[in-house]
Amino acid sequence: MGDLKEYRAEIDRIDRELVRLFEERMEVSEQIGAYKIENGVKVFDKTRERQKLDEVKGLAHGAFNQHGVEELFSQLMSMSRKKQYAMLEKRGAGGRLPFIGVDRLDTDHIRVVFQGVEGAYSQAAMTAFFGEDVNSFHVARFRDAMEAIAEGSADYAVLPIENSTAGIVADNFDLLVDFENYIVAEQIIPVEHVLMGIKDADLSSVRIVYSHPQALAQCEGLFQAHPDWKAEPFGNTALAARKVAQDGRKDEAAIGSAFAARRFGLQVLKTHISDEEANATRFMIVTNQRIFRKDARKISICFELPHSSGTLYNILSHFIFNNINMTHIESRPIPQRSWEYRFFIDFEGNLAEPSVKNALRGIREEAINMKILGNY
Ligand SMILES: C=C(O[C@@H]1C=C(C(=O)O)C=C[C@H]1O)C(=O)O
Repeated sequence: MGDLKEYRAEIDRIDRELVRLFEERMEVSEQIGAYKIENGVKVFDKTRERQKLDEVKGLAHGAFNQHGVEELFSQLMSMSRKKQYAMLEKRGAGGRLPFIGVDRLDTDHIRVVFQGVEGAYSQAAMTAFFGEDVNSFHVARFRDAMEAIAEGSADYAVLPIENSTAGIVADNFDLLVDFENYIVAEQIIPVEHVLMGIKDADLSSVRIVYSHPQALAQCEGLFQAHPDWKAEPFGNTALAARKVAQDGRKDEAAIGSAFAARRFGLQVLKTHISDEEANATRFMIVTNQRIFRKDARKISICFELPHSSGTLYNILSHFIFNNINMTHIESRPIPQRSWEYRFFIDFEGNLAEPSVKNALRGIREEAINMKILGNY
């Protein structure tokens, strides 16, 4: 056995050599970067990298070292690509992003579409964002709302994207891929159930309570406290509220939002009726223009990746390298392509920032079908 100090001195010597070689390699990579800018050659050369990895692996001895060398060189090459992307941005050769920065969203003379019925949480989100007097209409399906903006019958659509307890609204993620529509803002609405009835009703007159099955399930405690009440499942909370308003009976009540109660002229009989703490739903405001507010702080993108080792890791390295904070990641299967996934990522930043442009450039080149869904 030798001496630990001596071993470490040996390691230090080798590392100094490695750093020297790394820097030498990066210098050549910079020259290649300059050549690529001059000649309009793409930064990422997959074939060359694959050959390189096979070659260096072949130089190493034993499975462990071969694997190690492969990982090491993947990182080295990724670093040299990042250097080249940074050079591109710096020389203004990074290309323009097809998004235009605006000071504020145009909300004059607009028409807004929301999915669902009168009194729905989507409508509550819409009025919270655009104001009570907004000119609006509603459609039955999320897809109809996307189509309405795509074809221009509406300027903006309001669609739920995520609930704090139930998770994402997967259909709307997929629709962002199908349509050339972009997120320009978001609005968070607390989902707080109330019990509502007609003007003359009170807690002692109620016998039957209508609501969406999920809402009924969320208020079990209420029914335990009132064993003589019957819970009656209904299409959704807004329709239940409307039914109670239309029937005009004291023995009927509905569970839904305070917004729906207001909308249908009902009286709130009891608040805070959910068993759990109130949750919230995040809605996106979508339009057919590629615009972003200059003060926007969050970006959503999506891209596809083959289901093979290290692909996601490599893409995410662009965030780490550019010091970008990722706030959400979601994966969805790609229809008709078994075991391939589309990833949806939210991160902090603005499309005008160099670090963001740099990361997006890398991801665009290295992932499949990268799409910027919006900056808001
Ligand atoms: C340096 C180059 O750019 C990239 C980085 C590579 C590397 O570091 O070896 C190889 C291929 C390219 O993806 C090059 O094209 O040779």
